[in-house]
Amino acid sequence: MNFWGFINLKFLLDVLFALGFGLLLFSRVKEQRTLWLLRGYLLLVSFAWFIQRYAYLPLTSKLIDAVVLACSLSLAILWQGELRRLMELLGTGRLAVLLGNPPKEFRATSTTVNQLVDAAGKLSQNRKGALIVVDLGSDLRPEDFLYSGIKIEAKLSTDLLINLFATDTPLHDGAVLVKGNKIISAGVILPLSRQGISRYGTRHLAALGITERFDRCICIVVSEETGTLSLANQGKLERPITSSRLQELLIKLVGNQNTSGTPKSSSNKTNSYQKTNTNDTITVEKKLDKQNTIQD
Ligand SMILES: Nc1ncnc2c1ncn2[C@@H]1O[C@H](COP(=O)(O)OP(=O)(O)OP(=O)(O)O)[C@@H](O)[C@H]1O
Repeated sequence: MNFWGFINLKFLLDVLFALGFGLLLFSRVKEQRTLWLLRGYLLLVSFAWFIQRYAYLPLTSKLIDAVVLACSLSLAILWQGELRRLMELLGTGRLAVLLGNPPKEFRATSTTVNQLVDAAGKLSQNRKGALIVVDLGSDLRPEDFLYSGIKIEAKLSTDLLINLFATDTPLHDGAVLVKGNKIISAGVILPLSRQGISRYGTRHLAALGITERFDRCICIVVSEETGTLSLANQGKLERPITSSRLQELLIKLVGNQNTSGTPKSSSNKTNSYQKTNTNDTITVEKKLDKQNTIQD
C-alpha cells in the first residue's frame, strides 16, 4: 500500500469513527433541548476541524478554537452530572449500559410491576416506611452505594418485600435493591442528593441521590410519616401518587426498558394488571401501545 493509500484509509476510518461516536451520542440523548445543544456543539467542532485542516486561515481558526473551548467549558458545567455518570460507567467497565443494551437479567416483567405496586400499596396503607430501588439497566454495583447492605438474592414477592420493611426486623432500615424479578439486597444505604435538602427528609433525598446518578434506575418511596407514595426517576420525585399512578409509571418505564436496545416487533397487545386500591383489588385492563409493551 502506498503512502497516499494509507492516508486515505486513515482519513476514512477517522470520519467513520467520528460519525459512529456522534451517532452513539445522539442515540443516548432523549431531551430535545440537550439534543439541540449537542448538535450545535458538534457542528462547531466539525467546522473548527474543517477550517484548521483545509482553509489555512490561522486567525479564523484560532477564533473558532476559542469559541469551541468556551462552549466546552459551558457544557462541562451544564452537564457535570451526565459527564460524571459517563466517566463512572467507563471507569467501572459498564459498556453494555453505555451502549444502551442492558443485560437481560434486568428486564422486569408485568408480574414484577404487580408485585411492586401491591407491596407499595400495602406498605402505604400500613404507614410502613420503605425505599425500593429498581435497577432497570444501570447495572448497580456495591461500590455505587454508601453501604451495599445484606445480600438476599431471592425471588421477588409482595410478602417478602413487606416483610423486609417490617419495623421490628433488622433489615428494615435502608433500601431494598431489586433487579429483574429478584431482590438482590436489603439495608442498602444510598448516596443522598443535595437538591431539596430543605424540602425532603433523608429517605426521599436518598431516592433522589441514586436516581440522579444513574438514569436507568428508579426508586419507589413510601413515607412512614404520611404513607405517601412517591416515585423518583432521573433525579426527579413525583409525589404524592396513587397506586394506580405508580402502576402506570412503572408500566411505562419498564416498557421503555424492554423496547430500548433491540426494538421488538409487536402488535398492539392487551395486558392485565392487578391494581391495589385502599379496600379492594381490582383487575385493570391496560391497552398498551407498541412502545410500552411488556414482554412476560
Ligand atoms: N441514605 C439512605 N439510604 C437508604 N435509606 C435511608 C437513607 N437515609 C435514610 N434512610 C431511611 O429513611 C429513614 C429515615 O427517614 P426520614 O424520616 O429521615 O426521611 P423522610 O424522607 O422524611 O421519610 P418519611 O416520610 O418516611 O419520614 C431511615 O430510618 C432509613 O430507613
